[in-house]
Amino acid sequence: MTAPLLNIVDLVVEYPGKGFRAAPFRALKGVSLDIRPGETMGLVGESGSGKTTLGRAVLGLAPVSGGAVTYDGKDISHLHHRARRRLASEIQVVFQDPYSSLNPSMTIAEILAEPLTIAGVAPAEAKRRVKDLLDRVGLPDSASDRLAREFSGGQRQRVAIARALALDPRLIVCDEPVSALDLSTQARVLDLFIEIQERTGVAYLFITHDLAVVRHISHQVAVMYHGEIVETGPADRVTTDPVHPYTQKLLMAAPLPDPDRQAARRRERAALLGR
Ligand SMILES: Nc1ncnc2c1ncn2[C@@H]1O[C@H](COP(=O)(O)OP(=O)(O)OP(=O)(O)O)[C@@H](O)[C@H]1O
Repeated sequence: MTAPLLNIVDLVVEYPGKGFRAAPFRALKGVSLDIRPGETMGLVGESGSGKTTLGRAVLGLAPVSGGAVTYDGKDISHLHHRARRRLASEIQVVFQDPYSSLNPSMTIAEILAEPLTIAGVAPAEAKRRVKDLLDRVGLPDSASDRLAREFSGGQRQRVAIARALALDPRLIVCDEPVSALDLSTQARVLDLFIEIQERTGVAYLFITHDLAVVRHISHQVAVMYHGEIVETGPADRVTTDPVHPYTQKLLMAAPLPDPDRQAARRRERAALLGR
């Protein structure tokens, strides 16, 4: 079996308690997870279960107080600023809100060139790569000179994906990247994620509260509940035949488009409630 690209073992994250002498709040309580190269790990769970905290820990943005995050065989849980910056070409992020994650008054070319310039890419080469990046996410060349604020949510998310791809990362943390988009735009952006993965072999840690999304995009799924992972496994199995009662509850609450399945679900739910 291929060695994991990302290996998380017994990870503990604690946020400082609020108020004088308040106990710290343990948001991750010993989380373990592997992501292999080219694989999508869907991370689901209700609001507040710790999904974003786990993504932030991978990016070095959460206060890790126990366990380890290992990337490509190296422990990255306590890197200094410079080493973390070097890692930016390997691990990237796409956030939920394409409105606040892009500077509205920068042109698309400036937004996409920024990570390349910081990485020391010469201006002419950066220009060529910006053109290529736009092409990879299905935006026209003419987008280059326009401002981010002139674009729709779906188009902005394409720009955010292009920016994440600029340095050819091997892992992208995607934190609810389609939640702010309408349904048809969601489907197109999800397909773009899949197509990019097929072409580049990038791996995703794909955070979402939406089981339909996770089913569409993931190879593996991990289910979080109160700072712990309660179930992991292949996406097909976890989303059709879950073992843990919490995953079963999540699935029952998720709307499925197929009317037969919805009717079956209503019967199951009624049986569970003893009606
Ligand atoms: N900076 C912080 N300081 C203190 N507590 C925090 C901080 N960030 C998150 N938390 C708490 O940690 C817990 C996990 O939050 P997190 O954002 O990781 O959950 P989530 O599953 O991503 O939720 P959502 O789906 O709503 O984004 C929550 O109880 C939250 O209030």
